[in-house]
Amino acid sequence: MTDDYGRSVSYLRLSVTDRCNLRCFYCRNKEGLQFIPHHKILRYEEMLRLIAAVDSMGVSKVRLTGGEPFVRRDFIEFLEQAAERFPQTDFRVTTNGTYLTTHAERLQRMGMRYVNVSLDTLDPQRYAEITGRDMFSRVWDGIHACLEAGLRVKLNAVALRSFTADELEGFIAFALEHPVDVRFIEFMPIGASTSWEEQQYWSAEELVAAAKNITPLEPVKAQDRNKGPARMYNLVRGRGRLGVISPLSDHFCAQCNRLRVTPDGRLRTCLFSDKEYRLRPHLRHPKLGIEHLRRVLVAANAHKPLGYELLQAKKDNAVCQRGMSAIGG
Ligand SMILES: Nc1nc2c(ncn2[C@@H]2O[C@H](COP(=O)(O)OP(=O)(O)OP(=O)(O)O)[C@@H](O)[C@H]2O)c(=O)[nH]1
Ligand SMILES: C[S@@+](CC[C@H](N)C(=O)[O-])C[C@H]1O[C@@H](n2cnc3c(N)ncnc32)[C@H](O)[C@@H]1O
Ligand code: SF4
Ligand code: SF4
Repeated sequence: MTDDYGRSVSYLRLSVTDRCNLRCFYCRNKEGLQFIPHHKILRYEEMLRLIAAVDSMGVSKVRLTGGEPFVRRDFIEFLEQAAERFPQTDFRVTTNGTYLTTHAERLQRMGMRYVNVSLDTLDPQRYAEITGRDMFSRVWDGIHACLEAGLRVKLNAVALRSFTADELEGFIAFALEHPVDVRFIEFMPIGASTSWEEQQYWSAEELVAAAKNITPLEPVKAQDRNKGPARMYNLVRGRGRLGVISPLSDHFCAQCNRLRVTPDGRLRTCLFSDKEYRLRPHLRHPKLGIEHLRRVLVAANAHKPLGYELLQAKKDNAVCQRGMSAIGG
């Protein structure tokens, strides 16, 4: 699957739910919570059909995300089924970490190697302020459960000017001691009533400069990035790594290798674009086969935009209307 700019797809981000047990202020739309009704959410068997369709189209990595994927009933069983049915596929999960103490070992047993956990602060009180829930220790225990089970952990923290600077030292200390990747993501203006504001945005460049004042960093060569958006640095004296994801200040659209499917079965060829392609009718239709679905995917992907152009042209505070928790990040 190659688009008009010559970019090919090797990675699918599939969001299994828009529901979540946290209320991170940078993610949820400010105006109330309106969830997608159940009958519009893709069923697990429809997701398996989708994975089967992309399996022979060059997609080797599938990330399950949300909302919070583990709040959807039977999610772990679905993952096990998917891993068994598509043994060549590299399945990953992006989670807020609140269910990992229960599931870490099962994830490891099914062959998953990496788990991405979102955590913006190491301070329990600040955690509660950001997420609206007093669940820091559950996440912390979950991260340790993953490490003990032998899973590789990547921590994702949204870089926020008002407090990320105070957090850097703690995160660096954690990455010095443990074999984890800590990645800071630039705050993106996503969702109709986003809380994005210029004053809260802290660029990757400023963040790396601040981190270099704490510990020496050695850039990881670009070819080791495995086509991912994160720019990584080895911690010279530590076990883990530090990284930045900079969709605003230093975009990676020219190398974009991914497609997204929302919980209601809409294909988004770019995180920033509200142009969506309805896959659910094709997945649900009893007579339309997998070849038909593949043709729909190929045709849609051909017109995949360059997200940074949309960002530059944005007229409102947000680049797109759909909220992050209903896209999957
Ligand atoms: N703008 C933009 N942001 C992205 C893209 N891919 C990931 N991100 C953001 O990066 C953050 C971390 O994403 P993850 O879910 O951990 O996935 P990933 O960065 O692909 O992770 P790896 O596959 O482990 O490298 C999320 O907030 C995403 O929204 C992308 O293609 N474009
Ligand atoms: C939408 S969440 C879904 C998965 C899961 N609930 C979690 O938090 O990891 C995926 C990622 O998007 C990030 N994210 C959400 N809103 C964001 C924003 N406005 N800017 C940058 N990253 C954001 C989160 O920090 C998280 O790492
Ligand atoms: S970032 Fe993840 S955990 Fe936080 S509200 Fe969004 S979906 Fe939920
Ligand atoms: S903004 Fe769009 S095109 Fe650019 S990297 Fe992200 S998803 Fe890909």
